[in-house]
Amino acid sequence: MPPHAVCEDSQMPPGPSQANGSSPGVPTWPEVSGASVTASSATTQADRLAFHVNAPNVVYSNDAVEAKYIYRTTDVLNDNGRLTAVPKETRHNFRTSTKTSKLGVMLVGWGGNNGSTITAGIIANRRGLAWETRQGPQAANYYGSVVMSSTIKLGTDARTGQDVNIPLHDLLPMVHPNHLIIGGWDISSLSLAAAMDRAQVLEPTLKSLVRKEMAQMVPLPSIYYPDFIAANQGERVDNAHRGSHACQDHVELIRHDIRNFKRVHDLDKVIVLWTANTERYADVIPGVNDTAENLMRSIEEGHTEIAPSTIFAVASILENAPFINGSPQNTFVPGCIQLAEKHGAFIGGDDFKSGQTKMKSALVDFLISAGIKLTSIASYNHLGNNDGMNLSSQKQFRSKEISKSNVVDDMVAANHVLYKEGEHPDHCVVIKYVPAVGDNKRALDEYYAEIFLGGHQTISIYNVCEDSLLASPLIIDLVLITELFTRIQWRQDGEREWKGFHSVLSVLSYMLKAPLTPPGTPVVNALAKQRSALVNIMRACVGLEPENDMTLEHKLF
Ligand SMILES: NC(=O)c1ccc[n+]([C@@H]2O[C@H](COP(=O)([O-])OP(=O)(O)OC[C@H]3O[C@@H](n4cnc5c(N)ncnc54)[C@H](O)[C@@H]3O)[C@@H](O)[C@H]2O)c1
Ligand SMILES: O=P([O-])([O-])O[C@@H]1[C@@H](O)[C@H](O)[C@@H](O)[C@H](O)[C@@H]1O
Repeated sequence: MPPHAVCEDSQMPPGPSQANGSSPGVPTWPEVSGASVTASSATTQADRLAFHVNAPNVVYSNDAVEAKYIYRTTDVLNDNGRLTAVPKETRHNFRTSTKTSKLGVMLVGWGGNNGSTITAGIIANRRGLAWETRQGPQAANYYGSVVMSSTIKLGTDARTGQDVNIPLHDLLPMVHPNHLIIGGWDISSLSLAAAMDRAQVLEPTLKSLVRKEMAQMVPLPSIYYPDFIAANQGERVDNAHRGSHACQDHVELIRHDIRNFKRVHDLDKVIVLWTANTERYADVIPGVNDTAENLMRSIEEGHTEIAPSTIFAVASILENAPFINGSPQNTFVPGCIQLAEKHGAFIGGDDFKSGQTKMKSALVDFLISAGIKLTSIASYNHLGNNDGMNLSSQKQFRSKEISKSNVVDDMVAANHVLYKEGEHPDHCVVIKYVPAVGDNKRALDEYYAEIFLGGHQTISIYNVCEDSLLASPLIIDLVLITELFTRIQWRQDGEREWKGFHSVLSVLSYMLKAPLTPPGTPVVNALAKQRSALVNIMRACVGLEPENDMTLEHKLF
């Protein structure tokens, strides 16, 4: 495909300003006592730690915790089918800064259902709001966030032997979502208050309590390439930079926005997260987007096959702002991944895992690991929000179909007792746009399996998912975990240089349908394994062994 002319719009916007003097998309968050004070400036090391590890392999300094960790794995030698298992030890050192960042989050698609919902949710929590509902008063909470509302087993009480469980958020110092500064972009110019109304997700009583603050928040103009999202989205576009092809100016505009947001709010870090519409897949074309160099040249030349999400990812990488993709499209073409690796910038994705697929990744793991041969999965859903309208277009649906379909692959491939090489269950994914149900997506699933002696088991699920109320807490988890991993360094015994985790943060997989992993590494979709990996890596950072649930202390006595 020939490159096209450089985009027409070469004007860097003047310093955007609004009547109240604030910059659009840069909210003037009212100072809430303590809310804008970061943990690092107001607390000591001891305040920042929920517990202390008393062990020779763990050392605390005034702003970090260092742990020596023996990573125990098992090598398997295969000699013509004769397997030999060889225990292996790798001695790692982890160093985690305990000073959390003053963190900004810039959402692409801020004016959408998820963006407006998470913004209202953080305001409601930060102000400790409660609002009237038909069932009575409802207080703000962070339910559905694995970081804020789940617990992990720290150990067992030395005296009683009972489990001691703590909030996952306390395993290592993490940013509190109440302290997040949120901004972002949208191709629709609606304020967050109007966007909240358009979304039709939140109770009117809650909306009335946050409306004033939300009305001050206006998304920055964004980048709109019509070919990448459904044509039915065109009617909401009134807030886009000119130019309908990728071009260097668009990258520079986004980079400017990120720097400006960071400066205006005096932030330590900014994380950019895509919660805009699902785009069609971009063709991966040798010479265009297959390497970092080719991608950057294609952007300079205004190539039409570079998606807006990839423009945002490139701009974020160049600003060393982690970029997370909450949608299913292949934002991270090979050249984009290579660019992130080259700059040591973090990326993560793809596609929030919120309802039907989250259930699937747990249920399929249970069935197959129980030795039950799943032979078909029929996943149907209908929804009536704007996401559903965008997905009613075949090219955008195809992106979602891919991310919703691959979630069983690792579990099937791991069981060659049930499945021969290349054998897998029938799996169909259907999504229909039904405006009447709005954001309250209906997910209907049938799981059909072979059991003992030719029997069958049929599991039918009817799952009403309030889509945005399920997905929005995942934005918090993705952002808080990413910020934590920007503070973790590692090195093996004997090495001098401290390094960060690989640019592709596969540790985010628990929140994502189609986990992006470092090139050449396996994808794990089993939900329990994903959570276990995250928790045990965090345990290793404070020198604790993985939680293995053996509880031998209750079996050998
Ligand atoms: N349960 C869920 O809600 C869920 C789960 C998994 C994935 N997702 C994905 O998250 C994304 C957002 O979902 P939603 O329900 O908030 O959708 P939405 O349609 O309500 O919001 C998307 C927003 O993005 C904006 N937008 C589109 N293109 C843009 C661009 N180039 N730059 C800036 N803004 C742009 C739109 O104007 C809209 O305001 C979708 O891709 C969806 O597939 C949602
Ligand atoms: O996460 P999940 O519930 O399996 O998948 C959802 C789909 O069922 C839904 O149709 C789509 O609109 C959401 O974006 C989300 O992807």
